[in-house]
Amino acid sequence: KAVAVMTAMATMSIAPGFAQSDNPYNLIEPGTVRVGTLGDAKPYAFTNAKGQFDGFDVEFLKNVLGRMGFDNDQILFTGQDFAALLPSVANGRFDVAAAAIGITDARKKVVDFSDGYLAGYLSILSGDDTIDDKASSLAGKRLGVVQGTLQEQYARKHFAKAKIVQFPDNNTGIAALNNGTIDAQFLDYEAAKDYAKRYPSLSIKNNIPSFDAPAGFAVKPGNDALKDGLNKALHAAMQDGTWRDLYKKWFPGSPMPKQYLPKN
Ligand SMILES: NC(=O)CC[C@H](NC[C@@]1(O)OC[C@@H](O)[C@@H](O)[C@@H]1O)C(=O)O
Repeated sequence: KAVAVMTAMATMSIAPGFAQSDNPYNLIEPGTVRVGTLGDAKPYAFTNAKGQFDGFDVEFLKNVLGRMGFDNDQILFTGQDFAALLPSVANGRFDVAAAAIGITDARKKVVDFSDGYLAGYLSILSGDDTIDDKASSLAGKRLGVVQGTLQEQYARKHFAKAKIVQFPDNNTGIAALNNGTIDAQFLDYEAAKDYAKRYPSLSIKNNIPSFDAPAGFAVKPGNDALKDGLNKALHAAMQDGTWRDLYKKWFPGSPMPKQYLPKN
């Protein structure tokens, strides 16, 4: 009996990076990929009319995981507040997080990231005509940010004269904007564009490039098997034009970053 316990202990103590045969990507539950994402960041990641998660990041990840041998019914999406996503990956609640999460050194202290797969802009959305693309126009204004985002970090550094208001998610920020509780919301460009379409009184006032922090898939620190598997598959999806086709589908008319197109 003692030997059996010892053997079990030995098996349990396998380092996270060491892939076991029945669970090559060290998933929390072999055969199921648990993914943390967002429900209100359309068109990156959102819940559609049928209550399913959809969007560029969701569809791209499903394509990437398909190349790694997972059917869609093996992939389980859960929505969480943005600030909870990386801790949830680090705590082993999700295998992956995918929601336009910019890769930064600070975040790399909490999770590992795949290579980048989307580079774009941070945008100020407002119905206030006195707000324009100058930081000075935000002085004294109430500027909404989603807690834990690059927008929050940027605003605290570059819009110090604004009154920064934290929200748990885009929905609550946009609701506050529409009922006049705040003067502007600071979010991702494609989401700002989508909200501006839905609420014609709002328009984009400023687009700040965030190319130095492209979005990546977040994985548990040390799970190199999963990170390497994601990287191999996402580069294949870029090389065969899948990434380009999904970008055109979800971001029609937006400038196409060159670095994710097929390399001849
Ligand atoms: N879903 C969210 O609310 C994420 C907000 C924010 N996204 C920034 C970003 O990753 O969005 C996709 C691309 O535009 C990246 O260049 C950008 O850094 C962040 O990572 O903090």
